[in-house]
Amino acid sequence: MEAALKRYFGYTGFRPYQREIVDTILQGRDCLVVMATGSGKSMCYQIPPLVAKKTAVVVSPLLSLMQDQVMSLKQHGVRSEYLGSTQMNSSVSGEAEKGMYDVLYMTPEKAIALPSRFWSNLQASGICLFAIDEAHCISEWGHDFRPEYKQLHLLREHLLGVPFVALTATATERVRGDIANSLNLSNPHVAIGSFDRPNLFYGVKSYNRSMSFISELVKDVSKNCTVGGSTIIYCTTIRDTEQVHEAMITAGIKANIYHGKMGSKAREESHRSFVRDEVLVMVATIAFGMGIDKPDVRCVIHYGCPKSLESYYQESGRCGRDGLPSVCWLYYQRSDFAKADFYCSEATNATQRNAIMDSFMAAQKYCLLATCRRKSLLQYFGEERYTDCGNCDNCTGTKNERDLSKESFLLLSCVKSCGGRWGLNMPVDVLRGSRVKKILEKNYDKLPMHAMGKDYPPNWWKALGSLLMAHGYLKETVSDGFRLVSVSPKGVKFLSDGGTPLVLQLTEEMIGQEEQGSSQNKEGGLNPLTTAESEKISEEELKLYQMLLNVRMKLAQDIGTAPYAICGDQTLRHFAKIRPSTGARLANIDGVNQHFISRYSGTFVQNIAQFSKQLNLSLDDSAGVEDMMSVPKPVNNSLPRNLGDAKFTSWELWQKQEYSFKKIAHFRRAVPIKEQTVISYILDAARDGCEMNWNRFFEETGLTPEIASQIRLAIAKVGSRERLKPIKEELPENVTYEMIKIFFAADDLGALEKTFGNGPTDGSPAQTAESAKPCSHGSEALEKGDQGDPVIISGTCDSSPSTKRSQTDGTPLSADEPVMKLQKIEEQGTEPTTTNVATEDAILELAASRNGVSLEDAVKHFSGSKRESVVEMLESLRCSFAVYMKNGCYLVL
Ligand SMILES: Nc1ncnc2c1ncn2[C@@H]1O[C@H](COP(=O)(O)OP(=O)(O)OP(=O)(O)O)[C@@H](O)[C@H]1O
Repeated sequence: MEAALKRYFGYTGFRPYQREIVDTILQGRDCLVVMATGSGKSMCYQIPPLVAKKTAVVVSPLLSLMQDQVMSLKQHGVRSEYLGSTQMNSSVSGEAEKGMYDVLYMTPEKAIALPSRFWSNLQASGICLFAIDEAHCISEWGHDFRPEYKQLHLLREHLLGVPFVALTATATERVRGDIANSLNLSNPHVAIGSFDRPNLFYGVKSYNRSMSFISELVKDVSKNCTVGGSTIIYCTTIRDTEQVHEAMITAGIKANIYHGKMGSKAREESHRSFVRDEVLVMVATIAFGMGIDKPDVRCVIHYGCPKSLESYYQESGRCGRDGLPSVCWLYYQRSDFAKADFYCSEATNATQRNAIMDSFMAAQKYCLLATCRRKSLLQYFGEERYTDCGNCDNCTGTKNERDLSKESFLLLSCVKSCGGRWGLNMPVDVLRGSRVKKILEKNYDKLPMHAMGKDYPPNWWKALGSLLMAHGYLKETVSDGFRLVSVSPKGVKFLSDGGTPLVLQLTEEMIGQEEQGSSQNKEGGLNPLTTAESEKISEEELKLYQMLLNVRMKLAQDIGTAPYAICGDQTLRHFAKIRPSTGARLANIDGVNQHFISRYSGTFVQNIAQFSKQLNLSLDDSAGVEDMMSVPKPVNNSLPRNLGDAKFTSWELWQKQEYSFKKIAHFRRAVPIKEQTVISYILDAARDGCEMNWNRFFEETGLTPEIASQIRLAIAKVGSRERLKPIKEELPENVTYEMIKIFFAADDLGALEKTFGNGPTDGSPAQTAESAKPCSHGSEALEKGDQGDPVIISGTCDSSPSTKRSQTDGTPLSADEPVMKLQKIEEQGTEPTTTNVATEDAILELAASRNGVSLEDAVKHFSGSKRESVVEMLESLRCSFAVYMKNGCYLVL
């Protein structure tokens, strides 16, 4: 599987869930995959056909989406086509039947209309899966219901034994149920990933509708364009779309427009040229939504508050699908909030009306939020996050706290005096001293607080109202589609306490209002996190990157494809940073696949050499790789207490993303850190109060209740925890120093008792050495015991906790287990010495038998050959894509 991933897509590791899903599909089991946009769902159905050598049929709702995917797959050397009304090549269907394609896309209409003969022929040729992409279209509760999707289950009778795989980026439990029922999924493997998109920066600004604001927007967007990033600007009306588009064009920015009133040809052309980077800006209504498969959109701007948080998540999710740092800005103005009635007009009954209103109110709340935006977004989708993200405007902005007790007292008492029968407008008008008819009729002009709030503009008061709502002093309810604001019990208590200080963080809108103007002129513009900054790429390297973007663009134009289909932005950035001098070195960069090497490596190597010379940059610079592979750094991170970035990230990857220690050790690192270090980082996070799945932690570290019990007894025997060595000596061989250290940490945190209870860890008789399970990770993690005793060093590339075991018991390894070496054994000279002579075949054999081999091991093994010739052969094997390099080891493709 890994070999297919590298060969066709150039990647050296699966993302979370991908591997298990591919595995499950290959076993023939149905799957339901709910994973965030850009998390790599497509790979789940693209890899099985390449492994099983059978066709994958993929149902997709949009022709443009299918065309983009086919174009991209072809550039990776994957045989792919689509069937749908715009397919002009009449031979595709016949070829598909004969199993000539790895991945065959089709619309749901086409899938249903195809004759049973087509399916039986394809079955005979070999079909490994039937995937339903954007599966939420099946459900009437989903936001893109497509009736044809509901008939797809009919195909089950033609496709006996073929696993059905439903994939979607958004699905509530109800929608998930609909999908499983409608497709008759049988005992499906359900994979639900996190909704978090860590590479996205979220920001919100209020604005005043004016030409001066639009020209600010134009300026910001043009900055983004100069660094080669694509931008989508979503407008809520066609009129806004036209106005913003016109402003872009007038400013000389190449921008396209896309909305529902355009003809289908014009829309297709607009989409096509955006995908191919002929224009970098798309100004669109939400009609330009599902089906945008462009991975390198760097900025998504919402010009106006979206109609729901669900649609905001979907639309902003089009940003940064390639995992590079990207930004999502939402611009709103107060008058947007009055559009609720417009959205509600679609409703046919009161329940629907309230549901629409609820969704819209959630979007409004998101606009007005003064706390971590990611946290609130994830919470909305039912995912709890315990720490602030450090990568949204509220986390990175300077804190602007003030005692607002006086103003809050005024507003709360006004809301109370107005009887809680209004929205926020009425009490704010009263505070501002309005004498409109309704106020006079209700005698609100007689209230003591009437006209007492003239110091602040109305929107400031409304913003304060939202803030008080967010902090629970006011509550908002919907009744018959009307929003009513009233004082909550917490607010009542505040009023009765009278005069207690209330320090709150002012929202960006309040500050803007106080400054008597809109806040869009603030420093930072759209892009507080430019890719260059976050990746520590030098100015020269950035220039080189831009030159390489042009090379890619030219190649794409020559062959009529989209630049991203040739290779991703991330890969080009690696080229600019590492500047490989040979095809072999280029081949090793993440994202470079075999097809790329055979077609384009010469062009890139040549251009890199030439441009680097012009820019005075040296070639083959591996020193900077570490820098650029580090996790996108949020500015001004507000991490829990004293936890540093690396520790926090390790914890988050482990706890939230469920990465293994090994994967975290390699995560975005050219030189991996030790798994032992990862474990210690995670334990530090636990000490710092971060939530922990201790069951999983103990399972992965191999610390069973029995082993914990043995350690406890050993400590009791020794009588102190001061020194590790005497404790270790009391224990069976397979209980490692690392386990003892983990035991200490977990015990101090009370996790052992919580997880294992008072059972075996609590003084029950020690288990025999045989009954204690071997530690899974300790053998590699600890190179030296605490007391300086040499322990075990892994000599192979596969350091996966699950595949390792201590060798000290002398049990022979089975043939398919990775070979392990003991330092002690090496010292005693038991490692067989050979006088083998290297040949390419022999190297391949060695690498295959050991699940990968390092240069040093290869040189040692082929002691009959000179080091240079082993190096040369390895490089040549790499260049011809027979091997690839991962974590310092050569692996056979
Ligand atoms: N294992 C991987 N390693 C590195 N990059 C990957 C991996 N898997 C997928 N990607 C990249 O991530 C990006 C998004 O992947 P993909 O298009 O499959 O996402 P998706 O979940 O289907 O998104 P959407 O919901 O928008 O369709 C692509 O550029 C893809 O090449």
